[in-house]
Amino acid sequence: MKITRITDKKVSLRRTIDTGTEQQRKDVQDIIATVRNDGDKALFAYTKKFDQVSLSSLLVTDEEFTEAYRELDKELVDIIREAAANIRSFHEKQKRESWFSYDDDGTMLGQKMTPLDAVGVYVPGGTAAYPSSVLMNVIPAQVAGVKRIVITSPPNGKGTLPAGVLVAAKELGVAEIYKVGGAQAIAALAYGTETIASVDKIMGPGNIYVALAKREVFGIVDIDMIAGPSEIVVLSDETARANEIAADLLSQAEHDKNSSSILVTTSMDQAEKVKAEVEKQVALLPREEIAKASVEAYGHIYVTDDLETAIAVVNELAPEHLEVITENPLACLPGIKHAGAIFLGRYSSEPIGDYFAGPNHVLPTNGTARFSSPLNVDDFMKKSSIIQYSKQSFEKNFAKVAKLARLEGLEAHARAVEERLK
Ligand SMILES: NC(=O)c1ccc[n+]([C@@H]2O[C@H](COP(=O)([O-])OP(=O)(O)OC[C@H]3O[C@@H](n4cnc5c(N)ncnc54)[C@H](O)[C@@H]3O)[C@@H](O)[C@H]2O)c1
Ligand SMILES: N[C@H](CO)Cc1c[nH]c[nH+]1
Ligand SMILES: [Zn+2]
Repeated sequence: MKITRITDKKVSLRRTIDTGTEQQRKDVQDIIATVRNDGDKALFAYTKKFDQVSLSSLLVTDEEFTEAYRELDKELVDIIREAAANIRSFHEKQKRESWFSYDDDGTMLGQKMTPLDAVGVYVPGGTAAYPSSVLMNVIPAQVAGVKRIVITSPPNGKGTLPAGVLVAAKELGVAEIYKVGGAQAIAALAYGTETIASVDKIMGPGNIYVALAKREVFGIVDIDMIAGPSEIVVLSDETARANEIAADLLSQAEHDKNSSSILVTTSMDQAEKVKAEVEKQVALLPREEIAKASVEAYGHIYVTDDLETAIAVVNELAPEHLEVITENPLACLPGIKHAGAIFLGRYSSEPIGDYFAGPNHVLPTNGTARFSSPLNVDDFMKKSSIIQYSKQSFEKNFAKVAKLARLEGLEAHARAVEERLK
């Protein structure tokens, strides 16, 4: 890990987003077109080609759920339940209600909140099939009031899905789970097939084929953010412990070789200790190769003269996750403007948020915390504006409307309001 002493805040963690090759874009367009034409037949064929399994049905069966519960430790099921309760309780506080306002002249204005009818959650295959991401995507949708929630995920070699994913989904009451992945799953969710009815919004991360397919179908359906590799920034002063900082940095480095782990500290002595700790701890991880590559490519330690400069550096980085491990973390909070999730103090290690505390772990990456927010209940709702004018409010205002319409050269608009006078 490189250590740099800095006096200004000119740093960035922006990484180039993989936008795929020409060939990959073409492949994805072909897959989408084939699914639109051939429906389920195409889904079975692509599953055989890309996931090397021949399925007899796309929908997860009751036997598969039963087997998943048999496979998973009972204690883990209880922990999933407790995490789900925490996540639900946090998101319930986010829910916005419709509102209406009334004026003395009889005008009624308002905003009606309506949940989306149907959403699809993509759960990636392989080691990235995180049960925690099932909770984080499904629970806000349920709190919003979405009636139909569908999960799709590529089947493993045994032709089923990981037990943790199935148990997490079942615990939330989601039973419509299809064993299909990649661009073909996204096409099915957007356009529908004989078995899979289309949805209105598609959530969840995936590989380049999934990301490109989501971009392709955007407009036919809505999509969530395109999440980049995980990021963590630790802001510390000399009071923090090097071994704990190193462990937290590595927690995100193990996600992906493109993840980034950055320390911004006021102490050079601590910076050197953290660097040594990272080197020591990384060698003990089962995912050593990934974590090492990530730390080498995107790990960095910045040392500043004071906390004020350190906070300015953090705002410039606008990280997905920020840990504040200083003598008084709460005192730093007013100065922090840009971060997806802010973890305060030594006991708020980042994985607490990934799994359990309640806030969502789907967060803005790549500096987008400057303008976007964690996944939340609003992402599953939409607003309609309500306008009701009375005769009195109409008579007071119609001439102003007609004048504005004629300023824009829109005569029919002006006449529409004037027609009511006849
Ligand atoms: N940002 C996040 O929060 C986050 C979280 C978890 C996972 N991820 C990402 O999810 C991804 C998981 O990748 P994965 O591949 O294991 O699972 P995946 O589910 O994203 O993709 C698997 C599918 O890719 C398709 N595919 C594979 N090769 C193909 C080809 N040559 N042509 C067309 N389609 C092809 C197949 O249909 C297969 O079913 C990783 O890139 C990981 O970084 C991101
Ligand atoms: N830290 C990831 C988001 O950046 C989420 C996650 C899932 N499982 C473990 N972590
Ligand atoms: Zn994580």
